[in-house]
Amino acid sequence: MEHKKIAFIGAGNMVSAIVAGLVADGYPSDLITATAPSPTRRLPLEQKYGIHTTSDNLRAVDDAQVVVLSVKPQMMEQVCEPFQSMNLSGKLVISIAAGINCDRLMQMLGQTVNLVRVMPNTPSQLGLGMSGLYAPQSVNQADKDFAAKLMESCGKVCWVEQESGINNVIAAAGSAPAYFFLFMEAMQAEAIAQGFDKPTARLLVQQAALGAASMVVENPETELSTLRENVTSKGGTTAEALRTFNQHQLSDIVAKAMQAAVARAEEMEKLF
Ligand SMILES: NC(=O)C1=CN([C@@H]2O[C@H](COP(=O)(O)OP(=O)(O)OC[C@H]3O[C@@H](n4cnc5c(N)ncnc54)[C@H](OP(=O)(O)O)[C@@H]3O)[C@@H](O)[C@H]2O)C=CC1
Ligand SMILES: O=C(O)[C@@H]1CCC=N1
Repeated sequence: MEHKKIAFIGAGNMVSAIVAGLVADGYPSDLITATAPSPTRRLPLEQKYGIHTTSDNLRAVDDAQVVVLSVKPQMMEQVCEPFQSMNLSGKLVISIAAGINCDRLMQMLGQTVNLVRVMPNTPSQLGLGMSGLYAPQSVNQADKDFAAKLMESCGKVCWVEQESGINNVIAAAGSAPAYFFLFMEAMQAEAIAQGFDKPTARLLVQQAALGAASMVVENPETELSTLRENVTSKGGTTAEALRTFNQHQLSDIVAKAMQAAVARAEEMEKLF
């Protein structure tokens, strides 16, 4: 992979995760700059990963070959406004923002740019990320390849044919770590209620979750339903737990939550 100079505009949770994954995968930290107004966000990135940081967005963008727009959607317009006076035509622009589509981003930038949308998630920090990518027809293959290789440095990637697919990636992967954290929080709380101390409750839950996810990854030819059935001894404890989940329509709850994520992304596209 050709290593290019990258400027992350915004140095928050998602950028910290991506930078951690990139540097761990050997991306030269000297080629990475992240910007943020406050030193409290910037300094840990310098200290932990050896990257450059600055509060000067214009300078960072000017110096970079690749610009990753990484601020919150509600900040994007005001952050992009100063870039309208720059010529971004020779750069690759990546946006990781939810709820802001390519047309709107180019309007905010005041120019047509080589733009790839990337929808990552925070396990990128460990090289276990899942990113969905979308690029308009006009983007050349070299830029698409670089964007994919960049995100493959911190996890797996998939392309979506239609830009609307990015919203479905958000529902299935971008926001998904929080779904699993919520489920594990509930399990941990009940394990504590059943008598375990918090560290033991957390160990039980996290190891069971890690084990289950790893079994899914290690058995790609096996249906998820089969993996579930292999745990469910006839008339046993698991069957009773699953019966309770189904009695309370767990699958419907999951579907409604994922649909709500898509609906919010679509709503944001009208807001920002
Ligand atoms: N968190 C996640 O799991 C995911 C997030 N995303 C997307 O990533 C983007 C960032 O989200 P997230 O990391 O969670 O948000 P955070 O709030 O953690 O980070 C936002 C960053 O933007 C910085 N910022 C604010 N104003 C400016 C400015 N004028 N110039 C430069 N930087 C600025 C903030 O700095 P300061 O704190 O100093 O104000 C902060 O470092 C969003 O668009 C989100 O949709 C996409 C997928 C997953
Ligand atoms: O919650 C959000 O809007 C961002 C995008 C996907 C995950 N976090």
